[in-house]
Amino acid sequence: MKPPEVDRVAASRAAVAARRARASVKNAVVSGERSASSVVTVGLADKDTPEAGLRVRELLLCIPGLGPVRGDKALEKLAISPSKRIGGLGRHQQVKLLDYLAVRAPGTGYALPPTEVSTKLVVLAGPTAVGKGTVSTYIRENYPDVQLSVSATTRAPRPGEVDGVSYYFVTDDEFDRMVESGEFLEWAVVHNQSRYGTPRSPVRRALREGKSVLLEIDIQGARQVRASMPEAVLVFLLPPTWDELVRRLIGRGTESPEEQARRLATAKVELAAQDEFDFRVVNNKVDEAAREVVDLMNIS
Ligand SMILES: Nc1ncnc2c1ncn2[C@@H]1O[C@H](COP(=O)(O)OP(=O)(O)OP(=O)(O)O)[C@@H](O)[C@H]1O
Ligand SMILES: Nc1nc2c(ncn2[C@@H]2O[C@H](COP(=O)(O)O)[C@@H](O)[C@H]2O)c(=O)[nH]1
Repeated sequence: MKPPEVDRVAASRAAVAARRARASVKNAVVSGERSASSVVTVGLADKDTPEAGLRVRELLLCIPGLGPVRGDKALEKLAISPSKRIGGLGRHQQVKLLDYLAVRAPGTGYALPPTEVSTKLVVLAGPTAVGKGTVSTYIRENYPDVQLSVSATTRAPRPGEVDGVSYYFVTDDEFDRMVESGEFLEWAVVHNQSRYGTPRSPVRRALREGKSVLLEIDIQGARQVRASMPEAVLVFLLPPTWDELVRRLIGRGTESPEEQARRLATAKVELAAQDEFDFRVVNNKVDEAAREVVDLMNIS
């Protein structure tokens, strides 16, 4: 009999293959003048193009595999009226629609390669001190094909953290401005303390270029990404044991005892949410955990 670890990895791979197959069917490229590609390439924001007069519903129905029922559901989810025309979309509606098209409409200016949609965007979440940052850094250093998203945060830098690499360290006012102008793909108050957010445009740009993108964010953020980009793969990083998690948090030595207690309280809530995720990876050894995460992407 195979050891359970091997079975788990095999099951993960089978599930990814199934997701990929579903995505590639959904995104099969069609030809013809009403294909999604003929409609969207000009850019949704440009009100002077002929496409501006097209209804969003008509645009969605051009996407292969998206019939009227699913198209209307998508519109409901995007909070866009079926009668709305592309040229009449507000900024937030445009942004949401572009995110949607980025994963659903291959061959457009916003598209991903048709067969690699489902595993291009991977979200890595998990409780405090489980090693998300360590595993992500290992991936950045050893798998250059994976683009790591750099978050913005209102928390102060820790010793050794570099602005623009670890995070973009911003003031509360700057964070407010970014929220207001819709610059975040997702954002959240984490550990009831500071705000953290994923800048939207680098993620979208990388996906458009066909790159794999890794977001290392908290569970609230993971839920938001799932809601707006359902093709994203959500991975939950687990500690070998609770005691080891506590050891790692204390051993890191970057938080006060009060902050450690706050983070451990959040960790209990977060661990209870692990079933919402597509995959669970135990961080015993950093290189092995990193490999397991990268294996979920379509790269070597
Ligand atoms: N596989 C591992 N084995 C032993 N120690 C580890 C392992 N992975 C990470 N660590 C250590 O655990 C501590 C916490 O790791 P890290 O800062 O990466 O966690 P994190 O999940 O990003 O935490 P947070 O959510 O609080 O930012 C660090 O001191 C790190 O060196
Ligand atoms: N929702 C988001 N959560 C994020 C983002 N960037 C990081 N995080 C999470 O915050 C906590 C705390 O991080 P720390 O660096 O202060 O220890 C951790 O769980 C990160 O994953 C983000 O952009 N959005």
